[in-house]
Amino acid sequence: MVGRGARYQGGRKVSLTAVIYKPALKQVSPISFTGTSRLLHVSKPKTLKERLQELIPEKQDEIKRVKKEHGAKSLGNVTVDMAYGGMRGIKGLIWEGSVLDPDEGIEFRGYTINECREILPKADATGEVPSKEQVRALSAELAARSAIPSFVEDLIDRCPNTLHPMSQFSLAVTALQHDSNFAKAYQTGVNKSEYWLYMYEDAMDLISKLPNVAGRIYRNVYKDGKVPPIEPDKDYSYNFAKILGYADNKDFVELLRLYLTIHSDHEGGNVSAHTTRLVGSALSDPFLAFSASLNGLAGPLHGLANQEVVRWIFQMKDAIGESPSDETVKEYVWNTLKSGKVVPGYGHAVLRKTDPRYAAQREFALKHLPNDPLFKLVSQLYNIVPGVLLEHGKTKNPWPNVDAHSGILLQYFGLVEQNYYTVLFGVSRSLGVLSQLIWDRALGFPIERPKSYSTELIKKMFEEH
Ligand SMILES: CC(=O)SCCNC(=O)CCNC(=O)[C@H](O)C(C)(C)COP(=O)(O)OP(=O)(O)OC[C@H]1O[C@@H](n2cnc3c(N)ncnc32)[C@H](O)[C@@H]1OP(=O)(O)O
Ligand SMILES: O=C([O-])CC(=O)C(=O)O
Repeated sequence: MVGRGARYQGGRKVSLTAVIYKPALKQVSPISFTGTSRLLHVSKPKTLKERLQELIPEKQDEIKRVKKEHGAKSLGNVTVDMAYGGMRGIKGLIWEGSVLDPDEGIEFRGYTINECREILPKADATGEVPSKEQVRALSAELAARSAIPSFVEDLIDRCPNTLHPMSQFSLAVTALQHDSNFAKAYQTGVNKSEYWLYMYEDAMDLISKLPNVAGRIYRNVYKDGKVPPIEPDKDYSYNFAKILGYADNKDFVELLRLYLTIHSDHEGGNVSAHTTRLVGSALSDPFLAFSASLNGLAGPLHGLANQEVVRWIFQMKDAIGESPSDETVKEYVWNTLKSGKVVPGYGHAVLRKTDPRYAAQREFALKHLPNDPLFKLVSQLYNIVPGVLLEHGKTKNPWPNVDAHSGILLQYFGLVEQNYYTVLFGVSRSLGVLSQLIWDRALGFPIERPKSYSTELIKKMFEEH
């Protein structure tokens, strides 16, 4: 299991994450780290790109050493069940930005959600804690890159309102590929050691443009089609809230900040992250890789579950009322299971406890909307669903995941269009998966190509001798 304890091996720190010694972080800012030493100098803060430029050779060396010393060691067996079972449990990916512990949940660069809240002005892509000044500079850069080409605006405007917002989103991200620096550089024969520089530019462009893309879809489908301008001196979340039409509500902006943070990354094996990695490994540019990722996020067992949760709760409310007894709710949950459907928002491929992202949202709800009827229903479900799923006996994790909570918070603030919710998830997910995609090219990760077998071959291997 890769967990918090795994950061240390034989008393030695083994990762960049571990190199960041937590108590020091609270004492000095801005901080510069170099290699395995910490806190080397306090100086004019470096830009994200400059810092990456310094870190990449160190990481390349670190990986070279790790491969040399441990390359032949096994990370575990692969069984026939695993091959048939969606590769669950196979440890076959490296993902630097976050690691998911089945019990503790997600850690971003070694920090739990609560720890991140304590120490971060905002997380960035390097594994280091940026200073407020660095965050301000990054916000300004994102705002400066945020305009989208007019043909992409037209493309979005021409979509029928009946086309699901996620399909519009993926379409628009694919179209942004028109201006890919990486694709152009590849055509001109750039050296592979420089790939990451172009990936960086594309990733920054794409992340910057997403509020305008996603916001335009929202304004077209649900509002008057007018898209308010981005404010260059404001941060990403504020600007996104503004485009959506909710910037006047500071609690909503706070919610969006929380939302965009907790949905950003969930290690490498989930569908949206792995798709970005897989497609990018063919040297497809970030726009192509991320639009593919969005298509995976749009599936109801993955990101679309946030939409499904709200739909399911409304159906339940219609069927059994707004203040049902525990017994009636229990019966409703059983009926869902008996009709061969999943209870959306519950279960997880890796987690085995309540998702800390659920807990963070619950905390927000307790502070801002403790008496909201939908929040009360969600809390009631939290008390009932795990017991039913346990009794049902199939689900390996009966506890709620991130999607069980996000929708009803948005409902409370008036963002009631549930078909849009996965778009918010997608904007956030870009931060994690595109950061990793830059690292993928910087570290020279190869094209992904696992081996497959047929059932015939499995039988031959295990039955015929
Ligand atoms: C951001 C995210 O992507 S978080 C996940 C969002 N998705 C959902 O909330 C949808 C509901 N949950 C699920 O469908 C699943 O729990 C998943 C897709 C998240 C994980 O799937 P798995 O790793 O295959 O889960 P698990 O190993 O526990 O599945 C075993 C069985 O329990 C079932 N099961 C799992 N979760 C649930 C659930 N919430 N309701 C009913 N049945 C469930 C599976 O469908 C499977 O049934 P099967 O043997 O008939 O195929
Ligand atoms: O980790 C997973 O498989 C799904 C998930 O919660 C996420 O991607 O956020």
